[in-house]
Formats: sequence, structure tokens, C-alpha cells
Amino acid sequence: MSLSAAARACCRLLTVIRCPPVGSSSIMSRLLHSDGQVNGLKNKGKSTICVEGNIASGKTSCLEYFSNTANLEVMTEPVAKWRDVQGHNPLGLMYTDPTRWGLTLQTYVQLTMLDVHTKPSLSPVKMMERSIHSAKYIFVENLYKSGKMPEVDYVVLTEWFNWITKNIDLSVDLIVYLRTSPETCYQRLKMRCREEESVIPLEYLSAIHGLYEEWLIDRSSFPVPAPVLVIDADKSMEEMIQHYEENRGKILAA
Ligand SMILES: Nc1ncnc2c1ncn2[C@@H]1O[C@H](COP(=O)(O)OP(=O)(O)O)[C@@H](O)[C@H]1O
Ligand SMILES: Cc1cn([C@H]2C[C@H](O)[C@@H](COP(=O)(O)O)O2)c(=O)[nH]c1=O
Repeated sequence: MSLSAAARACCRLLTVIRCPPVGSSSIMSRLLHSDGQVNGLKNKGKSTICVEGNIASGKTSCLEYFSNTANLEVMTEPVAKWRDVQGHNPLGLMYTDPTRWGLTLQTYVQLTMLDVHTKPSLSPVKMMERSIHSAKYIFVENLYKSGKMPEVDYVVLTEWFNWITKNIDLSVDLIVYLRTSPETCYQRLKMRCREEESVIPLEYLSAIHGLYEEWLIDRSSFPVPAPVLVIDADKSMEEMIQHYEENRGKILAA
């Protein structure tokens, strides 16, 4: 299929699934030239940093800290959308019954992450929380590997992911990996008290941790799309701020 035909097919599909909260039509208008070609979309001379890490590792806090930085725009993970899409809560449904709702959540995560990746930044540096890559390589992978996602759902998500990453420029310039122990995340998750996550056991965080380590440290699972800056994030907030200041130059030079 030619690119323009694929883009038109994608457009038709997005029209069919009608998803106004993330403005699928606005994503498509960003992705399409007037001639119907899929656009590369790389913001010339701009860079993208993705802050990665386990659930409750401190990613949002990191973005909050950097949000006061000149020439840098932060884009937090669209969790609010995953908890409320036209009155439905796919995140909550997934935790209640992952086999039934995993595909539903991950399809929406993939769409909303695509939205964030392609949103033009007003500043030279865009700092995102996670990425379309970790959604696939960590969370979809975990559902599948733990036997909670049927193979057909995994294959369909993989085909979508492969099409998106082949045809749209989602390049990342630096990954900042907030490396924590699962135990630290478990404590922080309990402290944060997000209702849907009350069912998460330590074993779930250990599985997510293992997948992050294979991806970003061992580099044995999936392609790593950018250089990785590893920050030990098992530290107090004060120590984290010190780490961020020590690494500010490296981060902003991405
Ligand atoms: N270094 C830290 N030490 C102690 N608590 C932290 C630290 N970083 C974040 N927190 C707290 O842990 C919880 C999860 O942090 P958050 O930034 O939301 O993580 P994430 O975005 O990775 O899920 C929040 O309640 C936050 O205030
Ligand atoms: C990307 C992604 C996330 N989730 C879940 C995991 C957590 O419950 C929230 C994100 O919260 P965090 O504190 O920012 O880590 O969403 C998921 O189930 N699938 C995904 O692809």
C-alpha cells in the first residue's frame, strides 16, 4: 500500500472509532500534507527528551521540577484521558480485568502517546513523560508475557505500532531513565493513592522493572531509540533535585 493510501485508510479508521477527546482529526491534520502524504513531522532544530521509569518512580515530579526551565516545554503523560474517555475508565477496567480490557487501554494509550509525540512544541526542548515506545515495549509486552493478553490482541497492537513507527517520525533525542527498585515504587504508589492502582501488587512493579532493565540497561529486548541517561531515583526529593542539577547540562544539550 502506498503511504498516501495508508494515510487515507488510517484517516477512515480514526473517523470510524470517533475519538474526539484527543482530537484524532487534529492528529491527522498534523500528520497529513495537503497532498495526503504522511508528514515526517520532525520539528527542525528541536529536541525531544523522554523521562522513563516504573510506575510511581518520580517521573511527574521530575517534569514538574523542570517545568520552570526556560526554553523547555513539559508534556506529562495523558493519564487523565486513560481514566476518563467520554465517561469510560479504560485504566480502571484494565486493572479489573486485564484480559478483557488490556487491548482497549493499550490502543488508547498508543493513540494518546502519538498525539503527544506529534504535538508541536513552542520551545526548543520538549520533555515528555514516557513514550509510545515504552507503552509498547513495557506495558503491552508485560500483558502478553504474563498471559493476560491474547495473542491476536498483541499482534494487532504490534501491527499498529510498526506502521506508526515506520511511517511517522517520532524520534527521541535522549531518554532519562529514573531507575528505582520496585520496593521504592510500591511505597510511593501507596502514598500517591491513585484509586485504580490500589490492586497493584509488588510483583507487578517487579515485572515492569524487569522489562525496563532489559530494554534500557541490558539492551536485550527491543531497540533503544536514543542515548540513555540513567539516574538513580531511589533517593529523597532533595537528593533528586541535586541529581537533576548535576545533569541539567546533559539533559538540556540533548
Ligand atoms: N524522590 C522522591 N522521594 C519521595 N517521594 C517521591 C519522590 N519522587 C516522587 N515522590 C512521590 O511519589 C509519588 C509518585 O511520584 P510521581 O512523580 O507521581 O511518579 P510517576 O509520575 O513516575 O508515577 C508521589 O506521591 C510523589 O510525591
Ligand atoms: C504507559 C502505560 C501506563 N499504564 C498505566 C500504569 C500506571 O497505572 C499508569 C501510569 O502511571 P505512572 O504513574 O505515570 O507510571 O498507567 C498502562 O497500563 N499502560 C501503558 O502503556
